[in-house]
Amino acid sequence: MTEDGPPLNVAYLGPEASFSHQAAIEVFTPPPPPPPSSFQSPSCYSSQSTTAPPSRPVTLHPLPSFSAIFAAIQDANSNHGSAQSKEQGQPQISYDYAVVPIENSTNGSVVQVLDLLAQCGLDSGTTRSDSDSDSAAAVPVLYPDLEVCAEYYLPVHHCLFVAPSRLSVDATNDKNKNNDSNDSNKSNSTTTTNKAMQDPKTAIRILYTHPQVWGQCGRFLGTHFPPNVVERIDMGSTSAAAQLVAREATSTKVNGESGLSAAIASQLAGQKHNLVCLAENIEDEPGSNTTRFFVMRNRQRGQDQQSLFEGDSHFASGQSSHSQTEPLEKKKKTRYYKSLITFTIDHTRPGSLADALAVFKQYSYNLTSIDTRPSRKRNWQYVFFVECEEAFDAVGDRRDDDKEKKLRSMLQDLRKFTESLRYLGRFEDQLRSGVAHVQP
Ligand SMILES: O=C(O)C(=O)C[C@]1(C(=O)O)C=C[C@@H](O)C=C1
Repeated sequence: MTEDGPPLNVAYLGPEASFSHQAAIEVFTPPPPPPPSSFQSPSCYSSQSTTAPPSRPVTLHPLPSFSAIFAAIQDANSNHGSAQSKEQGQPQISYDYAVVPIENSTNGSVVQVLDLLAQCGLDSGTTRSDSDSDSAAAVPVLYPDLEVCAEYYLPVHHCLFVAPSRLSVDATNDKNKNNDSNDSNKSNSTTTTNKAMQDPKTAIRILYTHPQVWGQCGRFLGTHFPPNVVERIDMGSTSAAAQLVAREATSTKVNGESGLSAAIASQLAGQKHNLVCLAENIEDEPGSNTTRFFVMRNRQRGQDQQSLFEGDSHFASGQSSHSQTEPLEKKKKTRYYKSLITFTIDHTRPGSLADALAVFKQYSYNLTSIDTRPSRKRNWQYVFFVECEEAFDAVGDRRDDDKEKKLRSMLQDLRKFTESLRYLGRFEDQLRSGVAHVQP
């Protein structure tokens, strides 16, 4: 604890050095002061804690899965930590925020996170106590208190890594094989060994990474690692893949055969596990591959969190803390906001989706994205995720309570055309406000 209050606890998909970790660091860590003369950049991975924004220190916590993260934030309001951590006798952490990936510019939605978002929030117009009487079409509410409070754009670059010791082990194995083999095999094996030593990529037989990444690196993988030769194994995160490859360094065989296993992960994950980088920037769109993250929190949680319409001091309303924008300049800038809403509709009634979307138009809310996932309640029924921009008021500072009234009345009208409706949060539009790394 400091005199500024207890540390903020922030959850992300671990282990350390995942892209989610990088996003969490950038959202919750203030930019370093400008270098006086000889500047040394601080190591992100020296400890779990990061330097805090002036008001509160921040502790970042790696969790094993997206569902563990959602459960941890939902549990935050109990003030006693998660039921699971209690059972396992682990320290009981009360989480303030979580940082989760939602979509990638190349590969699209992170569907596991969308499916969890479909289980967040209360039906608009219902109270917590009657949330059990959820509409037949709605996805069950597992995380009623979760909301989205910020977004963040992180440029994502992937590297191909192997363990350094594996390189020498495989070279030695191949050499031994050559010595043992008869003359006709010998020339063949020698060619393979030479090739593997010249280009170790050719010796790779297993690739590990997070499932999102296969689609982000499709071209590189298609060229070098045909699926009939190289097995692709999904991992919980890219950093878990790097960790596994580093651990496998002690084994001499991959699936009983001599061959390398490799991970696709971030430069930082490779550094953390002392891996050898065989190729960098292997994503299909190296100049623009970007993942958008949501910052989530528990809307019931204490007085330390402010109302939806006041922004959030802990991360300056989601402003990229690494933006080089001058603070004074930033103050003068117009801030744009988006809302995230999920709903289901009566699929049997012609025009029901068009009617629902017309409400956004009527209130001048511009739709910026629409996504769908199976409702898991009835086959071929979908839950819609709609993000919309608040109408920009040219007069300038329209009061927050006016904006809130307008939003409430829009939601009321939308209810008439939907079977279930949940409001999942309001947050600053990083692209329109001009604070994201990547411009539209
Ligand atoms: O595996 C990681 O490093 C993550 O943080 C997850 C994740 C994702 O799910 O999209 C985050 C960013 C990249 O797009 C790849 C993977």
